[in-house]
Amino acid sequence: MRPSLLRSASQLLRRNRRRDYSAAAGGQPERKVAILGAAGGIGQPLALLMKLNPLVSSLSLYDIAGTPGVAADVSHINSPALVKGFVGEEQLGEALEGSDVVIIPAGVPRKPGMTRDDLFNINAGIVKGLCTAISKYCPNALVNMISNPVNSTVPIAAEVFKKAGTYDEKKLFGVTTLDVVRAKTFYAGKANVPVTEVNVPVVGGHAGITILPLFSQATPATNALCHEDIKALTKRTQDGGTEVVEAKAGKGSATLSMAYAGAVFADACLKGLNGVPNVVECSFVQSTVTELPFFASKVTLGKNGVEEVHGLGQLSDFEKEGLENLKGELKSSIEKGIKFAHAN
Ligand SMILES: NC(=O)C1=CN([C@@H]2O[C@H](COP(=O)(O)OP(=O)(O)OC[C@H]3O[C@@H](n4cnc5c(N)ncnc54)[C@H](O)[C@@H]3O)[C@@H](O)[C@H]2O)C=CC1
Ligand SMILES: O=C([O-])CC(=O)C(=O)O
Repeated sequence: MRPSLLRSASQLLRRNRRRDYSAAAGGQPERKVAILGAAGGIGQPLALLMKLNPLVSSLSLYDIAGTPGVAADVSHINSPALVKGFVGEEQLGEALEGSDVVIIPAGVPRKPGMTRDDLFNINAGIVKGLCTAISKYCPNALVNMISNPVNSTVPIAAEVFKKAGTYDEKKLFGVTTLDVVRAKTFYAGKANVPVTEVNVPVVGGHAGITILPLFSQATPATNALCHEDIKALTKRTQDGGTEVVEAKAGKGSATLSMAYAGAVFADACLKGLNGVPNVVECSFVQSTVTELPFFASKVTLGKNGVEEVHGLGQLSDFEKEGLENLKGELKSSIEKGIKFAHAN
């Protein structure tokens, strides 16, 4: 081949490669996502799902052990996100630096007979340490808190960030998406409507009776369900986590459905950051919807995180009663988190 032809062929090849790359990235801004606890039951499938997300350009997988293997494995998938594994506290800073979204599924899961609050003693300290690092290395990131008890770990994170002077209430989220995922699935099954079309807001918190699904606002609406059906659906949604803990019989709690839910919520955060309009998900955030300082309700996600915290809308009498009943427990879980952060 003539040298000039060779030159133009290689130029064309380079141009095409560039075009392929920007097409693969969808012309979106570069986004770095970090997963803390990435080698765990939730962390691994969540890493897989985030690697498949075209909005992610860099995926940082951090854990106290096991991440080199997970990262090597996930990195072979031919999607655009560049994957790196980080292990041990000395690599935490590098794992976090430049992150747009940090997802935290680090900590111990429940065994049968335990409540989420029984995890507090171990997980509170883990979350506090990780949030201290976030405030240092990526203070502007959106934080998606999965570690339980969410009703306390989110207030702990807020206090850590306040102490560091980096708190922005628009950027801290308790991930309650799994409650919504369950409510949708159970409602669709009972009302016999297509599950992919179902929407159900779930408000309150993320433990037992603090989980309040609003089936009166479920769409598509149905008159096929009686009050007893709604009561049973509510209870099943509230006990969804325990249902999985018992079925796993000592081998942990929900991991696959949680990874799915975590990926849905992180994707919504990324879309909001990228300026996609009308991105709405339920989340446990700083709130004035009730007298409690944190509360889960529908939230619009935007370029700076929370754009709007939505009110509760019209509630049925059953839901109004559920709302009053949950406030005591939610209040004390929030206070427990705040107290821990101040004392430690
Ligand atoms: N928000 C929600 O809806 C849900 C929350 N969860 C919670 O998520 C958490 C994780 O659950 P699984 O993944 O099943 O547990 P797991 O035990 O399988 O994984 C947890 C991972 O965290 C890591 N880890 C521990 N300390 C760490 C630290 N200081 N820094 C980084 N990583 C650390 C462990 O090495 C482990 O790989 C639990 O607290 C569980 O209760 C679980 C399901 C749903
Ligand atoms: O139930 C648990 O311990 C884990 C969890 O939060 C859930 O599955 O909703």
